[in-house]
Amino acid sequence: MSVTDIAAADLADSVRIVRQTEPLVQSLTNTVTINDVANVTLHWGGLPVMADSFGDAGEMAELARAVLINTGQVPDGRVEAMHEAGRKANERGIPVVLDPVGVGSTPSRQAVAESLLSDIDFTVINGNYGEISALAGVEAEVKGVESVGDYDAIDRTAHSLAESTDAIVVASGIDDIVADADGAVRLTAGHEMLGEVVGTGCMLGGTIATFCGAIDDASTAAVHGTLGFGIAGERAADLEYAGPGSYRTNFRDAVSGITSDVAAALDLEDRVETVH
Ligand SMILES: Nc1ncnc2c1ncn2[C@@H]1O[C@H](COP(=O)(O)OP(=O)(O)O)[C@@H](O)[C@H]1O
Ligand SMILES: Cc1ncsc1CCOP(=O)(O)O
Ligand SMILES: [Mg+2]
Repeated sequence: MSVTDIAAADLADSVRIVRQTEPLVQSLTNTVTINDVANVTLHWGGLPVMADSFGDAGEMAELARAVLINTGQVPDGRVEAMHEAGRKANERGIPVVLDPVGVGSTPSRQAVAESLLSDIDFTVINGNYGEISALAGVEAEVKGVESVGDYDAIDRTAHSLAESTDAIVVASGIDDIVADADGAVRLTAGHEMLGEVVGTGCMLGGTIATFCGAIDDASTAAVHGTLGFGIAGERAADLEYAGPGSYRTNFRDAVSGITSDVAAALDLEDRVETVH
């Protein structure tokens, strides 16, 4: 993995670049968490647009700085629009992020993801351990959109998917693995309440797409976006909350509260470990 260490000043630089660039981030995503994805994009400093109909999706991809494709729901028209936007993004050389939500659960969803992978060069693929394992072709259990089962070799699995797709792979769970063709790192950040709220994986995809839309080096964008997301999860838990509902609101506030100055003052010791 090209990024093996993170200084607070580096994370602060990334946060500042995202907030100054205000990248237009186009998401083709599910209707369950679409509002969360739009808001988290905005709270990091991006400009969200959820253009997901055929025609409009390709035209928007002419303007966007990054495109996010999330397979949480795969109605016919939206899947065609995903191909259209992804191809346009490739043509323009802008980053495309895939969140293979629910892959490993049904054959139809697996087929959608495989057809997207064969048509589009993805810059980053982010999914939970089960989805990443299913996409990599190793044993996986995904119940709906939930990763179940044990994934002891997730670092190697993420690395092999990174090698076969030439994408950066983010496998999310209690710890997050970020892998590229050279190897993998484990990021230790986050809070158990993130697992109690629907849509945190989708919001992680929105975060990574936003960082990719502003930061030239995709490995840096994926690592810093994923670490920043986990730290926002921790800071959300430092605020008062009564349960998952108010934690979700806190999380949004925590994301918007991570300014470049706040990031520069973080202690990032022991957050990153090379694992493969
Ligand atoms: N128990 C947990 N402890 C710390 N972070 C968590 C926990 N559960 C989820 N997260 C974080 O929430 C985000 C979404 O991960 P995950 O729950 O695996 O995705 P999904 O919602 O797609 O299943 C990631 O940043 C992950 O690190
Ligand atoms: C519940 C659900 N059903 C289809 S998409 C979706 C949201 C999944 O969100 P996440 O992957 O972030 O848990
Ligand atoms: Mg998910």
